[in-house]
Amino acid sequence: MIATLDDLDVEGTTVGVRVDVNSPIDDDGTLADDARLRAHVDTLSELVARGGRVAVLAHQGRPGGDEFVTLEPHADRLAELLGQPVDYVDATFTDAAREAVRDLDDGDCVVLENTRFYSEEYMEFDPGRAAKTHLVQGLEPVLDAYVNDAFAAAHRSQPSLVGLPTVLPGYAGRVMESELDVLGSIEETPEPRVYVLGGAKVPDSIDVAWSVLEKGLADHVLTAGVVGNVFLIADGVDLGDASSDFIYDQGYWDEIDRAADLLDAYGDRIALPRDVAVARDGQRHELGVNALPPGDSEAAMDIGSLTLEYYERILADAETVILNGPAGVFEDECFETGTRQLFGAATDRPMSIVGGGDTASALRQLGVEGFSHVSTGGGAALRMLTAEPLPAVTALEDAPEQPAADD
Ligand SMILES: Nc1ncnc2c1ncn2[C@@H]1O[C@H](COP(=O)(O)OP(=O)(O)OP(=O)(O)O)[C@@H](O)[C@H]1O
Ligand SMILES: O=C(O)[C@H](O)COP(=O)(O)O
Repeated sequence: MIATLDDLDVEGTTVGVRVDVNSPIDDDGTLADDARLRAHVDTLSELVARGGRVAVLAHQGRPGGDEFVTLEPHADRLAELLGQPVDYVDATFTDAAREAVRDLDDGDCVVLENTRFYSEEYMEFDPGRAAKTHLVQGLEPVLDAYVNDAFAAAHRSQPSLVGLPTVLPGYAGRVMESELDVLGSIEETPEPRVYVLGGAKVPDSIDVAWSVLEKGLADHVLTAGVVGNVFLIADGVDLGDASSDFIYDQGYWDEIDRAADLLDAYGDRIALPRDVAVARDGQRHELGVNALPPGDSEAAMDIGSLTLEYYERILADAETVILNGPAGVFEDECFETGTRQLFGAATDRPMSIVGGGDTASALRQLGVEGFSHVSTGGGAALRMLTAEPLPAVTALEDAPEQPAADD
């Protein structure tokens, strides 16, 4: 059982709130998209309105990457979204950070520095070990409680996600609560249940396919995007040099064998594209699987209309549809059709659930709306959709309780 904000005595309490505001960053260092910040406004505004002293913890990017930047722009944007000053301190758990947290009054909010500026926060630990890290040891003395609203990072076993709730009373924020409500009860969603696996993270998608087919969660798995291309090759289709080279360059060649094993085991429940779209003379050109391979430089960039018709027929009987990863290179308008139409068809079903950061932004860009639930998480949502536990959620379940006011 996880405690929520309803169980937290907020007034005058100093709360460390872990959010996931990991966002795309423009070349000039500004935020390119604030969707993830907006998602946390309910939790943060509730905590400040109830008189909490709020210290926000978050990561941004990965060490060495272009998006590995400070959280100052995030703090500025949060101030606008919350309609109140939000301080930023360029420290996470040192004296400067502790002082900033101790200086908070009721209703104040401060954003601490990118947790991943410290190497410990980019490692995976069991909760007991994570509790001994500098980040947790440094912050614990100045915090009374911990709120985890970072569902999108809940598949990571890092100190700010699993260590803090080991030493502090832990609560789910509103984002975490609503994600767990929907994604945590995947087994209870109505059947037939169809999983649509597209996008470019082939190993993750194959893991999901194995898991949901093995557990009997999926009546059908529809493949699209690079995932669909790998399955086509596994099925003996010659997709041509351009697509094969792409898959090889991504390091996914071994996935073809795994896809072939899956087809052997569960081929009757896995649907493969019947045609693909390539670029020919600068235009979208569709080729049936029998007409493959395409020209040397022509890569399969989207599913074609025969596939869409076939997949829409399967979707028409689905009670629950779970989608992850775009059906094609939606960033190019020649190849957005598959994603627009397939995801659009899913919105007609009684329950439609979408996971994946790129997928969510594809849908925003294409104006496809009407899903039962669009998750803030990519990898975390995928893991939940296979009914696997998330370390940060388990840590919240095991967190100590808040002492009574007179203790
Ligand atoms: N046929 C294709 N060939 C090449 N790239 C493709 C193809 N189909 C989809 N993609 C690419 O897949 C990318 C998105 O895949 P990804 O698996 O990262 O999505 P996601 O799961 O929503 O994101 P995340 O897990 O990062 O939140 C897009 O950039 C899109 O262009
Ligand atoms: O964007 C995400 O999926 C989360 O913020 C987790 O980021 P990570 O994959 O770098 O751990």
